[in-house]
Amino acid sequence: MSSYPSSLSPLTLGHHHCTLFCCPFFIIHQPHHHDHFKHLISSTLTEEDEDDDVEADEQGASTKFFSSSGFEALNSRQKEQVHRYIDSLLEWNQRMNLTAVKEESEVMERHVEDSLSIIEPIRTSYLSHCGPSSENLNLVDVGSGAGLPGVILAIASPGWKVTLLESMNKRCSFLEHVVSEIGLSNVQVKRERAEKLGQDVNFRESFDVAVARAVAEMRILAEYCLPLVRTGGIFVAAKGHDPQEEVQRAERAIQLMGASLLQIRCVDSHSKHGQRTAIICLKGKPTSKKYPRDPGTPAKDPL
Ligand SMILES: C[S@@+](CC[C@H](N)C(=O)[O-])C[C@H]1O[C@@H](n2cnc3c(N)ncnc32)[C@H](O)[C@@H]1O
Repeated sequence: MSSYPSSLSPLTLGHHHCTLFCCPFFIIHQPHHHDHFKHLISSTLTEEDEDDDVEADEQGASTKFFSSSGFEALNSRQKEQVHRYIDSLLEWNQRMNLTAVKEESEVMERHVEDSLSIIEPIRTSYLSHCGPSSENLNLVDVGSGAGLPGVILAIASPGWKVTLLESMNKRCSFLEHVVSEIGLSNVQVKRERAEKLGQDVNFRESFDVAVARAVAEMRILAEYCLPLVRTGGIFVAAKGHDPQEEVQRAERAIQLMGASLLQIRCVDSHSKHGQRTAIICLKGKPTSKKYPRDPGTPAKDPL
């Protein structure tokens, strides 16, 4: 099990007064109105606590339980695909800079488990807020780099249609190679900047879900990702263990995109790097045509 703070740590999110406790298994009681943070509470789940869950449900709160499944939960074909992905990544990494990680075990821990850990938050948030099924999601991975988390999500969720959006030519060459090498028919690679794709009528507001990992801070990510998400869809940013200040700074940018901050979920990556968070935003209305701004502007002048 990865390392967790020994005591539960409350987070405060600006005027919303969000109380959220980080723990490996947690429940979130969330009311069905927009002032979520007043009531966002999570706590360690034990068998004895289950009665309390039922009680909370009866009081009208939605209750979610989450634990990540990780590599071991994949079937043998998927495991084989992950191994082939890692082999290709390490081979191409000798010729181009794809990752600082050099060992297979480290790629597995640092990248694969981390990517797998956001699947459950995506599924449960989508089911609670966006649609009746999370089986056939149309998802974009913004700034996919070496295919993280997008390739791993596409392997683990073959019903999802995954677009890997990456601006660097060389990385796209690797992505195209690895997608064909693994035989992933549910993936397309798009070489483009997020700012441009967000203004392209063929892609703007066309995705159920946007995800991003290790691309930029939340203020910038909101402008890259949310214009691509359909009204009623979600944006999920994979972050480290302590994102609350960054998220607080990004609240305005998220709102300008027509979205709101739904949850900060602690996820238990099976990696030794420990507890991670999934920042989940729900898009409530279309994004103003002003956004995203010209390529480079979101990073130079974050909202
Ligand atoms: C540090 S890498 C992270 C890659 C991957 N998501 C991961 O978790 O390992 C960031 C990637 O985002 C891409 N990127 C940065 N800004 C972008 C933009 N505006 N549009 C598209 N891709 C972008 C970069 O080219 C780079 O490959």
